[in-house]
Amino acid sequence: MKGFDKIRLYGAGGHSQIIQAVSNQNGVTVTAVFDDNTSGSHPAFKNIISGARKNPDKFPHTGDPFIIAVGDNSHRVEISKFLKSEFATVIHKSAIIDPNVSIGKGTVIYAGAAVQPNTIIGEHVIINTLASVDHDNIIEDFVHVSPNATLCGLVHVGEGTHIGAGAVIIPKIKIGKWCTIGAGAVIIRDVPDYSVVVGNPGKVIKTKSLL
Ligand SMILES: CC(=O)SCCNC(=O)CCNC(=O)[C@H](O)C(C)(C)COP(=O)(O)OP(=O)(O)OC[C@H]1O[C@@H](n2cnc3c(N)ncnc32)[C@H](O)[C@@H]1OP(=O)(O)O
Repeated sequence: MKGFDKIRLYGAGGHSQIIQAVSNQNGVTVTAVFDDNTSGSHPAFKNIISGARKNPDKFPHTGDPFIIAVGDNSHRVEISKFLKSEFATVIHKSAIIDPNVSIGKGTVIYAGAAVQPNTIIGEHVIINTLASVDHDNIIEDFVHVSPNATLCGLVHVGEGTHIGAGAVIIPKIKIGKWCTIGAGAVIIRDVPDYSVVVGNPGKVIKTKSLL
């Protein structure tokens, strides 16, 4: 995996603040922070380049690689379509990543997370603080695995799905694309695309309209 010593962030909210902190701890310099507007920005950021997508022709696509530093999965998709830039990966130095793990560009992995052998993680994925992703998982692009979530072995998570904080997914489960798994849910059966699932055992409470 290619290492970077400088990155740029697209997004200046709470999630971006964590990426800046992880970068600092890893000795990586954040050289610029962009956002569409500053209304939802975190006080940690002093110099935000706003209105970034209003002038696409003038946007500095070339330069230090980007992380799309936005927690909302569909928002990351939109921004990835705009940016014609190289993407970095940011992995906290305390994360335990088996060497036999594949990690896509733009993905971030936070403090204390563990990822076990033969797992494949896609692009622009968030593996949040203390998440446990065990062996032979497939995590597709734009997924967010929230803090303390546990994915047992051979789990497959479809594109854009959000696994809530502390959720547990038992082995061999397939979760569809653009699902939301509620905080603390225990998933013991496969989950169809676009489902919102809560509880133990997890039950579908609604199906989202197609994106
Ligand atoms: C660092 C970070 O912050 S990372 C971000 C981590 N974020 C999370 O983990 C949030 C995950 N989101 C949730 O758990 C949400 O509650 C959701 C998405 C599952 C549901 O949200 P909404 O669609 O707004 O549903 P709503 O709040 O209306 O609840 C619908 C019903 O499900 C129940 N419910 C909602 N969430 C849960 C949950 N996690 N577990 C059990 N029941 C739940 C509600 O009590 C309600 O039940 P009722 O109809 O009997 O009153």
